[in-house]
Amino acid sequence: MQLFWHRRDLRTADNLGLAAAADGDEFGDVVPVFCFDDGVMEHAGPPRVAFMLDALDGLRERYRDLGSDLVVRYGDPSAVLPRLAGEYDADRVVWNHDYSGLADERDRAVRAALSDTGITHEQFHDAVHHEPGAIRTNAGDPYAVYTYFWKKWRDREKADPAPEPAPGDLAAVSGGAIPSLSDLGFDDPDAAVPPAGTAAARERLESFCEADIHRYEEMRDYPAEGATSKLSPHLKFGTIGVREVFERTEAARAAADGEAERESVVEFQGQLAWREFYAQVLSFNPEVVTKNYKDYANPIEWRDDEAALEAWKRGETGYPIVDAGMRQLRDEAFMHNRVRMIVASFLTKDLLLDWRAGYDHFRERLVDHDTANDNGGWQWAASTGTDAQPYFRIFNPTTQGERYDPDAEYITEYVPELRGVPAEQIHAWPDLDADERAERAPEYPDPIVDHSERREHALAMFERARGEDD
Ligand SMILES: Cc1cc2nc3c(=O)[nH]c(=O)nc-3n(C[C@H](O)[C@H](O)[C@H](O)COP(=O)(O)OP(=O)(O)OC[C@H]3O[C@@H](n4cnc5c(N)ncnc54)[C@H](O)[C@@H]3O)c2cc1C
Repeated sequence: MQLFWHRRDLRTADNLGLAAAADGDEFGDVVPVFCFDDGVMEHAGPPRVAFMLDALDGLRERYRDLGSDLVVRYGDPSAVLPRLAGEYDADRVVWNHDYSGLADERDRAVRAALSDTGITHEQFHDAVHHEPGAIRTNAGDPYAVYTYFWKKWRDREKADPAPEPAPGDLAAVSGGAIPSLSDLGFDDPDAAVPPAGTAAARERLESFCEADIHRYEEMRDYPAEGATSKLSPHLKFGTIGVREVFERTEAARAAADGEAERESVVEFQGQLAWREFYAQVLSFNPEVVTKNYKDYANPIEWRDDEAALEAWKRGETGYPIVDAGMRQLRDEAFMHNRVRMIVASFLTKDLLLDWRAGYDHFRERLVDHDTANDNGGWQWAASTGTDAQPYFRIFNPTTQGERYDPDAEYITEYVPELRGVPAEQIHAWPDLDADERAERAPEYPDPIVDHSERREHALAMFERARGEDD
């Protein structure tokens, strides 16, 4: 017998580690396992846990269809897995790599515990096409600039999806119950969490490739268009495999009508490469979870302003596009990418607050929170990351709103107080005089800061950090 330990690969199809275990006849049938690890659950927020439990439910159903089951356990995997291996008389434990520092530490402990009891173990690179370190500069270093990484990523051959195990490769076990949110000590999320599981992921992928992938490049920055895939929570929890996603996008590329549509598919594939770029940044620099990637000569003098942070979290800054994004996060545990960039810039460059406060809030609220991508996104916006926005490029929330939500459709979807106010007035909200604001939308807040003034403060703050203030 052998154990297959699921982590962020909650599927049976296109799962490299699982397929390899199923193929390893000399070790016998595979027992599928999931372990609720306190060390990981401590960092989780309710929307993510709700999505994960739904995904586990789908995974267990699939195993039951295949004549097996998902064995569920609780506790430290370095104690649980050797014990389970003993219970099932398993000689080998197989799992797929994860790339954060925390995951690395945990895996090291599990490997040591298994080796101590004489149990073989094997790990596979499943969550990405090209594992961290596979794509390097000509000098042999990991990339810190996306564009060059992307060129090599794009030109590398991609593997085909791995086959689902046959029923005969899986052990006929009976698994435990999947706990509820409250069993795990979490409240129900405030937000509506999307359906998880491989069937839901495939439906998302299919409808995106049918309806939106060919207009993705043109429309991806417009939040009201809904032209992105919304695959992020599925990619985070691995309810669909990256090879299956890529293969479907290649079919969409082959079916494209003209060069612009083909390019649009490639633009989407470029986002999949961003995900792998950030996975390698985190893998080689695990300290970025709490530290700036980029060194400044002096510490950045972030402000301490609890009231501003709370107004940002509630979506009550008086900057309509920022507030719409923060309320989308509250209501849907998701936020459109362009708007994530805008709210992150606002927190760091207008409110002058530390990116780590924003990251913590996103980690708690996002259904797709992924350490590598979330950290990469925040450090990009804060001008502290790899390939980051230069410190002097500061988003103007008013012009961002005008450009990417010209009719204020996205804004009024999430900020009902502004419905009925003409789009130009919505975008000009921070510049209207107070009487006009009170007349047009008495319930909606006044701007909590003056963007032009804060822009100057931000520039001075970064110049001091760079040691250029005299
Ligand atoms: C401040 C900030 C925080 C972010 N936090 C997260 C996070 O916690 N989890 C997360 O998955 N993404 C995060 N992103 C990246 C991006 O916003 C989301 O991946 C995207 O909005 C998810 O929507 P989608 O699936 O419709 O994306 P699509 O546009 O359809 O992209 C397809 C997939 O590519 C990947 N991707 C897209 N953009 C990026 C990017 N910039 N960086 C890395 N991968 C990307 C995602 O896996 C995504 O599902 C963050 C970005 C910023 C600016």
